[in-house]
Amino acid sequence: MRVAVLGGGSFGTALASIAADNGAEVRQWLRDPDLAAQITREHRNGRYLPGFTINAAVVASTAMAEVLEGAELVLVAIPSKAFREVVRQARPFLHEAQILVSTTKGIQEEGFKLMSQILEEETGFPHIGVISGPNLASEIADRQLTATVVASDDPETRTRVQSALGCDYFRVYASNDRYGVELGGALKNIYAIAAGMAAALGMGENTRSMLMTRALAEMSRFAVDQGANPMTFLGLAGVGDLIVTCSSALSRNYRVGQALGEGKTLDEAVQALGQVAEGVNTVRLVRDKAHEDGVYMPLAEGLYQVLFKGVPARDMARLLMLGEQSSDVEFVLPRKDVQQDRRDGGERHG
Ligand SMILES: NC(=O)C1=CN([C@@H]2O[C@H](COP(=O)(O)OP(=O)(O)OC[C@H]3O[C@@H](n4cnc5c(N)ncnc54)[C@H](O)[C@@H]3O)[C@@H](O)[C@H]2O)C=CC1
Ligand SMILES: O=C(CO)COP(=O)(O)O
Repeated sequence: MRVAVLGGGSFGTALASIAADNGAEVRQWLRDPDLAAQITREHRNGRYLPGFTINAAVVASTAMAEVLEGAELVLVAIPSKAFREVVRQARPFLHEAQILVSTTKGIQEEGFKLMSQILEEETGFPHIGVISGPNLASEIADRQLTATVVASDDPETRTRVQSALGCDYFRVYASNDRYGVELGGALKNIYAIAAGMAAALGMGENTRSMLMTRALAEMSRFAVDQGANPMTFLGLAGVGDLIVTCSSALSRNYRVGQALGEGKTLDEAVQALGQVAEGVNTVRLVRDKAHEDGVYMPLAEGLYQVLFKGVPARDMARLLMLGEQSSDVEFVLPRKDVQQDRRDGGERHG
């Protein structure tokens, strides 16, 4: 199979290398000619994936037409801010038989659009999907055992991606909840920032567990309100990705949180990172959308106040702990006798 990867960052490079390990003929598009030459000739990406060897069969180029020529699968690994612009650049060289897959975990501000919706809008083509899951790029480049989810309404997209990328260190699960899988990947970035911040403030393991568990409840609540399948959030693209990004300083979002917890400003934290941390923008968009749609999201609201309104993180944590208890319901299940009554077709009560 011929695979094209758009994007020369850490994830694009890791995906290109997997596809090549799997026997595909891989071309990678990026803007920087020096980096393209380094990938093709030295089999490394010193800017975004330093220290890792990329499969020698990956050919990188700045020429979009060359990269897309004959590609059966196109993986788009471009940060959300530039995603539409790059898809527009690629559009003249795309055709409807191709499988087009977004790997980007972010949201477009205008219209609260996810990246696969942009692929759909810009091309109108039928084979569109997303990849999302606990997929730290450097661990994939190190060929650590990893799993992901390919999600699409289109069965051909799911099976072609599984065969292009599935190998002895990368397992690809299929889902038809494209919206839920894609939204899960974007939402968990918010909580990774909060987890990095909590760690830098010296908060303990109980705190991290509370944060992650309540984050899962909050992101599922929001996603279900937007039309996602709640079961998706119990899978790799939901709780799986939440666990890895809230636990690892390999996550850029987590590192932004750490820097904020250490007292840096948001600008300083983002500058120091030098790569994309989608969660910074996502927290603002999700917080506004939750307000608009009346979804209760205390953690996203709290993080928004810290990032954009100058509320100190420790004060916000206290405020969250002292919030009105009656709104904090974990599960209130119907009593057994009531459930039995319902099964028997009896009168509803309780
Ligand atoms: N790095 C990771 O571990 C993972 C990243 N992702 C997602 O992958 C997406 C892509 O990110 P990474 O590769 O990680 O980012 P990165 O920060 O490592 O690299 C971004 C790449 O996009 C390029 N780029 C930025 N603006 C561009 C433009 N206007 N035109 C062309 N190229 C442009 C940069 O030059 C760079 O090559 C992100 O949305 C992220 O959420 C998903 C899973 C894992
Ligand atoms: O999505 C990721 C891992 O699954 C990568 O997270 P960061 O973008 O925070 O590095």
